[in-house]
Amino acid sequence: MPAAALSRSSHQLTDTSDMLMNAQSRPVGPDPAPSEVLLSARDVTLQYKTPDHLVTATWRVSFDVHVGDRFVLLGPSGCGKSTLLKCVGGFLPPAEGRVWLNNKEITAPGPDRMMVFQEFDQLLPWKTVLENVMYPMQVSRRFPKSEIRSRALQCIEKISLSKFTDAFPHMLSGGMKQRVAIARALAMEPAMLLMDEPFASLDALTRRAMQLEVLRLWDETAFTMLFVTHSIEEALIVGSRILVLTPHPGQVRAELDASGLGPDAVSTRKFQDLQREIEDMLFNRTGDRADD
Ligand SMILES: Nc1ncnc2c1ncn2[C@@H]1O[C@H](COP(=O)(O)OP(=O)(O)OP(=O)(O)O)[C@@H](O)[C@H]1O
Repeated sequence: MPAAALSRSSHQLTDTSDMLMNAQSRPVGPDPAPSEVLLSARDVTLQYKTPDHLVTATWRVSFDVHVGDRFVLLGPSGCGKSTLLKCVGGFLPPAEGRVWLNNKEITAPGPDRMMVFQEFDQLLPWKTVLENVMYPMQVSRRFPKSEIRSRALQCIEKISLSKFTDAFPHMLSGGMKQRVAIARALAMEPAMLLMDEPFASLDALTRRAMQLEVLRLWDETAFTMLFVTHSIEEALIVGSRILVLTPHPGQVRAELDASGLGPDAVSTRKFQDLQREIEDMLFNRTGDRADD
């Protein structure tokens, strides 16, 4: 059946249930042993200059991301998570401090850092799924021309959308669009995948399916990911390391090891203890708890 003939609602049903089945049949493997530093941020203060104000988004933030990390930036709304991602993406220079990728200071955007956004409209609407995935490879000339199509098709297969290769973005559900955006980014084989609340606009079931999908893809391809969220549960499911930021302007509150958790650990003691520890940090709760 041509992709165009499928209704939007049937896409969505296939989308989520297929993803859940896929993800369940491929459990997340163990996190790799600590390896070399890929990204270093040191004392990074980020500011926006508006005609009336100087907005300080982050204040002297430092962290290291290692190769293969699923590194999460977690914090309340307005603490500067997206701004930090923009800085790593090379779109906003630090007012103070420096950021290095592979020992080279970041001064501009580059194909070694691909970004996936929250919005569903990040795909080019006049291009098909295949054309969207091919596009950055064509523009960047990162790969030989002869390889681009087969690389794109491989990535589309990885996200289980081979049936939708010739579909246009308006024919896809929100979850499917996000999967195409992820495939498009991964096709570039970036040193780091930057994800800015990529699942925040999805319904709860699709959001969980997408979290599992990302873990499955990571398990298969072992990319390095910098992932922004303000959901504590999402951070613990998706992340191997979590940087907790304070409210505006964001400063480092703590860095936590969340390796080996994943979706199956949601009801475990370790998961719930970490969840509570982060809630206490974010809501500034101190002292004895009635249930302790
Ligand atoms: N283009 C801009 N011009 C001026 N101020 C900005 C701009 N973008 C963001 N800010 C401000 O910088 C601060 C950090 O914003 P940022 O979007 O990075 O936070 P965030 O943690 O990602 O929030 P959220 O979770 O709500 O997306 C906020 O105070 C915000 O109002």
